Amino acid sequence: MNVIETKQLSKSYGSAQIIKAIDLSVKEGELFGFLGRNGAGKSTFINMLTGIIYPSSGTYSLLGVKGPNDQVKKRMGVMPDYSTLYSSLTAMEHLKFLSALSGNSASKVRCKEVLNLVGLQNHGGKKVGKFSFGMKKKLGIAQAIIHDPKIIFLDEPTSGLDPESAITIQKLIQNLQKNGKTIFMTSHNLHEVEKICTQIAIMKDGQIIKIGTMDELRAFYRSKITVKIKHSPIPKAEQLTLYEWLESAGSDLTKEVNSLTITVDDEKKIAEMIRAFNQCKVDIFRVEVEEPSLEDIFLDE
Ligand SMILES: Nc1ncnc2c1ncn2[C@@H]1O[C@H](COP(=O)(O)OP(=O)(O)OP(=O)(O)O)[C@@H](O)[C@H]1O
Repeated sequence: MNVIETKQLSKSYGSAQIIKAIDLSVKEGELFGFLGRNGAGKSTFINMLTGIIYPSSGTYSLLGVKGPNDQVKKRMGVMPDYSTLYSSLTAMEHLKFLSALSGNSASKVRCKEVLNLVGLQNHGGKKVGKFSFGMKKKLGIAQAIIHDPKIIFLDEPTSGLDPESAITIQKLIQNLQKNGKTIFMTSHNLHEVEKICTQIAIMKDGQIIKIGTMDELRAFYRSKITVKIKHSPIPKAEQLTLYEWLESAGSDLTKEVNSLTITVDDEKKIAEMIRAFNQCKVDIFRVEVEEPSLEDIFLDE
C-alpha cells in the first residue's frame, strides 16, 4: 500500500511556484530520504503533507485517506520546529501535555519509555527552557513518536546533534522502520541518508529530479566509476603507449609510483585496462573500484 501519495501537488506564493506538480508514492514501511539544497522546497512539501499549509493545487493522501484529515493526523507523527516547544514545562510534562492535546493521551510509563528511546532518560524532570539545541531536537522526535504513529515526518532529525547523539537517533529511526513505521525524513547529511534510507528522492527547484533506492540512483550514474590500480613498475618502453591508451579509455588519470587512479564510464573498461596492463608485461596487484556515493550523485545535479 502507498502510505503517502501525491498527485500534481503544487504550492505557490504569489507568482513564485515553490512546489511544481509533484507526483510521489511512498510505500508502507519505507524509510524515505528527501534531499535537496537549501530552498529546494523540502519543508514546503512536508508542511503540505502534515497539514501545516494548504496546497495551491493538486491532491495528497496519507494512509489511503485524502488529506487533510483529522483522523489521519492522529496516526501521523510530526517532529515540531524546536522553537515551538514549551520552555516552562519539563520534558515529561511536555510529552504528556502535547499527547493529550492531540487526542492520544500518553501514560507516564510511555513518556518515560520514549524519553529513554531518544536518549533523554536522565532529563525528564528538567524544564525544556534549560535544554540545549540537541536536547530539544531529541524531545521533538520523542513528541513525534509518543503516540506510536504509522507515518512519521522528520525534518532534519539529526542536524545540530553531536555524532554520538546522531547515531542514537539514526538507530532509533531504523528501529522504527523495522517495526513497520513509514518514515519520511529530510536531511542535509548525505552520508546518513545513504546509510539508513531505503528510498531517496532528490528535489531541485520544487521538482523531484531523481528517485529510487541507492542502487537505482547509482545505476543512473554509472558514468563515474573510479578505479584505483596498484601495479608493478611499467617498463620505460611501454609507458608512453600505456598512458596514452589509458587517457583515451577514461578521464581524470592520476599517476603515482606503481599505482594510478582513473575514472571510467563503463565497467567493461576495467577488464580492457587489465588486458592492456598485461600486454605491457605489467602485473596488477590490486584493483579498487569506487562506486559513486550519494554525494557524487547529489553534487552532479
Ligand atoms: N511563506 C512563504 N512565503 C514565500 N516564500 C516562501 C514561504 N515559505 C517558503 N518560501 C520559499 O519557498 C522556497 C522553498 O523553501 P523551503 O523552506 O521549502 O526549502 P527547503 O528545501 O526546506 O530549504 P532548507 O534546506 O533551507 O530548509 C524558498 O525559496 C523559500 O523562500
